[in-house]
Amino acid sequence: MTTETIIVPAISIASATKSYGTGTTILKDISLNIAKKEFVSIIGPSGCGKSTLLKLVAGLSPITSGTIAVDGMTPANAREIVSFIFQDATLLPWRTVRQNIVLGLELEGMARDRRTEKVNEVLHLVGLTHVADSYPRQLSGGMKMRVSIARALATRPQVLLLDEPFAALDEMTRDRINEDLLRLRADQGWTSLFVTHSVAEAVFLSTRILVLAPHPGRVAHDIAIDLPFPRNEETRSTPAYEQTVIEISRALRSVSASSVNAGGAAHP
Ligand SMILES: Nc1ncnc2c1ncn2[C@@H]1O[C@H](COP(=O)(O)OP(=O)(O)OP(=O)(O)O)[C@@H](O)[C@H]1O
Repeated sequence: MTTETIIVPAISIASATKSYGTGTTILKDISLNIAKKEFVSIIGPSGCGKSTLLKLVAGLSPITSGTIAVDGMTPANAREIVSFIFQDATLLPWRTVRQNIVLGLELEGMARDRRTEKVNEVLHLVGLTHVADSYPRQLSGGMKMRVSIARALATRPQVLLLDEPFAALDEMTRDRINEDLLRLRADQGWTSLFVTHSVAEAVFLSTRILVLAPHPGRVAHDIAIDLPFPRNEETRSTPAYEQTVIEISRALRSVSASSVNAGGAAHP
């Protein structure tokens, strides 16, 4: 008798196609497996379907054909193990930082003592203990985004979906939050699917980058990022990092150029 280990990918996408209503095909025949703990960034020209792919995985929009499995479940059944972080921190202005973070745990029905413990833990993780009782209007953009991250992590997700979460932040804040995100990932080990327009950010964070080509959206390049972990501020000035940014930029330019030739909109 042989012993066989079956490894279920964190996210498995097979021949996924998506159209909104009776409109044109946005994503066509996307197939890929994402292993547990991978950090996968999705880049591509504006409108190529990056956010749409994330919404399909989150179960926020139905797939037109093909299948998507999240830890072996349909996206709708996997909601409990998935957290989503959007560009807009989407905090409730009338609730304090602590009350915003606790929201998901309240909905889960977690006991009050346990909730307090969890919230204190994530506040500490993102360095916001000192503003726990402040309101969102009293925080900087970077702090609001940290609250949003804390809220997403409080439920201990296995899969983290991030849709251009740091696009509105200044470069230094963005770099710092990226470093924090990698530290949190090393500690908690979730699987991430991350949409960004920044090649530098994608290279810094990812174990793998998918470059989508547009009209219809499809995976044109699937590139492993072999830079060693831990990555930190110094990583950004290493020749290996700089070279990888050049390679990924070239891959992105190749799909943007073909979209212009095909009459599509290229991202600047
Ligand atoms: N709810 C919707 N109904 C109809 N069409 C939609 C809907 N959401 C997105 N689309 C269309 O699907 C296409 C892909 O949009 P999507 O937001 O996924 O692209 P994207 O690559 O994330 O773009 P960007 O980089 O500009 O954020 C676009 O043409 C968009 O207009």
